[in-house]
Amino acid sequence: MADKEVKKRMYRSPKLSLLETVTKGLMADPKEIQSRFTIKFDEGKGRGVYLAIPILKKYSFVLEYEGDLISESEATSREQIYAHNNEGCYIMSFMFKGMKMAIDATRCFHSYTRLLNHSRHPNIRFHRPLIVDLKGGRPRIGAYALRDISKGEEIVFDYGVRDGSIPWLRSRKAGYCSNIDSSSEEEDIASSDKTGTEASEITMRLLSPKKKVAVNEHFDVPSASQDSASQSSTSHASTSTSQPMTHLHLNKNRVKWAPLLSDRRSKCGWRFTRVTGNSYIMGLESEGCPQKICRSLEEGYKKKRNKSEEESVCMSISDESISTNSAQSSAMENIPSTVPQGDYSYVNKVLDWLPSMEIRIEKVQSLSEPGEKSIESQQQQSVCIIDDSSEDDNVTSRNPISSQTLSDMVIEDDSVPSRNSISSQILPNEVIEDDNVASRSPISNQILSDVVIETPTRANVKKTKRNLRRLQQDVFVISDDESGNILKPRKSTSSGPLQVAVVKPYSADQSCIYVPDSPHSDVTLCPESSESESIRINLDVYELEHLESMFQSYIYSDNFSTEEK
Ligand SMILES: C[S@@+](CC[C@H](N)C(=O)[O-])C[C@H]1O[C@@H](n2cnc3c(N)ncnc32)[C@H](O)[C@@H]1O
Repeated sequence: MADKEVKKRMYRSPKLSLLETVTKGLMADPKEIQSRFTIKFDEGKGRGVYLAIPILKKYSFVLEYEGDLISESEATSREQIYAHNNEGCYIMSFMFKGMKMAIDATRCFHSYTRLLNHSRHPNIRFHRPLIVDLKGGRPRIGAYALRDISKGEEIVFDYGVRDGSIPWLRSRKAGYCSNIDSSSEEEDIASSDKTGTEASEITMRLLSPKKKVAVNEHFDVPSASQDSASQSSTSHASTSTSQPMTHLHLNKNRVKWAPLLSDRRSKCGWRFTRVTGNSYIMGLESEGCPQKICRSLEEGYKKKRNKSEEESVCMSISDESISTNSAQSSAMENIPSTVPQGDYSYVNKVLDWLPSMEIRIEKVQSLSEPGEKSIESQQQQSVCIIDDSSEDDNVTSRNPISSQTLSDMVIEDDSVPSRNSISSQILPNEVIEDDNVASRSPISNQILSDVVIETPTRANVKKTKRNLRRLQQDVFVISDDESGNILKPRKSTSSGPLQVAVVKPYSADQSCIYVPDSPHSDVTLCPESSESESIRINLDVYELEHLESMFQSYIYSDNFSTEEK
């Protein structure tokens, strides 16, 4: 028996060694494997995986396609959901024991493999599915190098899709990775690799281009040049289309303004801003439309870094760039101000109304990936701690989170008259209108619903300030902003998540908090000396879980009374 074993080994064919290599690779430490690569961004292709070590030898294990193992029918239904959500689609289909199966990496944010781009001249190939763990029996797919790959080269594979309706696939140039020599070696491997699948058996599911969104008559139809410019920034599986798009490249810009191509008369744009260590806010803004607040959509959800890799995005969309015909307005009315976690349907509804525009929300995934840590730290640097050293109260600890300068929103309000009492005069959901739109910076046009700018009295200011500081101190105590984990309240009595905005004017001694869905949501704090009718604020929005009771204890307590005493 032992002799036989030795004999077998002696006559091992290359294909067996490849099988072994891949199996070994699948069992290796994924972190160590991943450290050989880096993520870079390309204008045309989006993110891609590049070799970070000097060389990766031919036949070496490359990466595993990690994700949820699902059936083909599940893949199809997920694909539809992803298309609907504009999430992108990172599903790889393959045959296993005569069955079509798939691995879905769409939400496997830590994975580099999902970011591998396509080339008709690949330097890696995925091996056929292997069962590595005999107990679990789950087929796994790993890639190996088709040739020696040098540092800096992009790692690409053939998606196995030949779909003429996908523009970049159609273009030979786009599918070609110029630093890869299409030598006959590749063919050699293909023919010698009898253990590997045919390219057609392992394929990426690429969403077809979305159908054209009706262009609103109020907006200009984009020109061809704009169209192609927008296409050049394609970076997501779901979004190759002939339509103009606005793309969120979080790994390039923390906050970005882009003209809505369909709406050249207005300077519209989106911003995507870090809110806390684990939530983000995206806003759509427009400068050319009448300033109106109907609703804002806010969606926040947390990401637990160490456990399941949940998406994390806080989305806020103001409807300023939506023209207001009556059907849309009434539909808007039906949109709740707070969208259930993970429910994109409302967001998509709003996006549908944005004429001829698609928004791809590259959520926190791009920030959570190790290759993009620099962005995260860049964002950290932009944290602005309120310096309230001028204050009497001895505040020793500050909450960096609650002091963070986030969306840089400026609300200038020339129309709201001075008021004496916050509670008596502010109507919930009050709309601030300002006709003087042209003179504003784009930033200044964004107004979140329910935010009311108030000019409180001195007494009020003092009380509110004191309470705010207490609040901030408490938030500081309960927060864990360093690690980026969700804020953990000490008191946990409330059921659902609570979204809290901390609104801070630019100057150090101005702050206010904003708690949606609270009758006292318009708690503002203005400079004591200020009778100014115009106020500039930054708006920070947090989703804090289970903090309601804590906030309420401040807001509804005597201390936090908004009545002047
Ligand atoms: C699996 S993802 C790859 C990662 C992607 N670049 C990203 O940033 O998320 C597939 C998508 O990447 C883009 N892509 C991949 N290969 C490409 C290529 N050769 N040329 C242009 N775009 C490409 C397409 O948008 C495709 O839908």
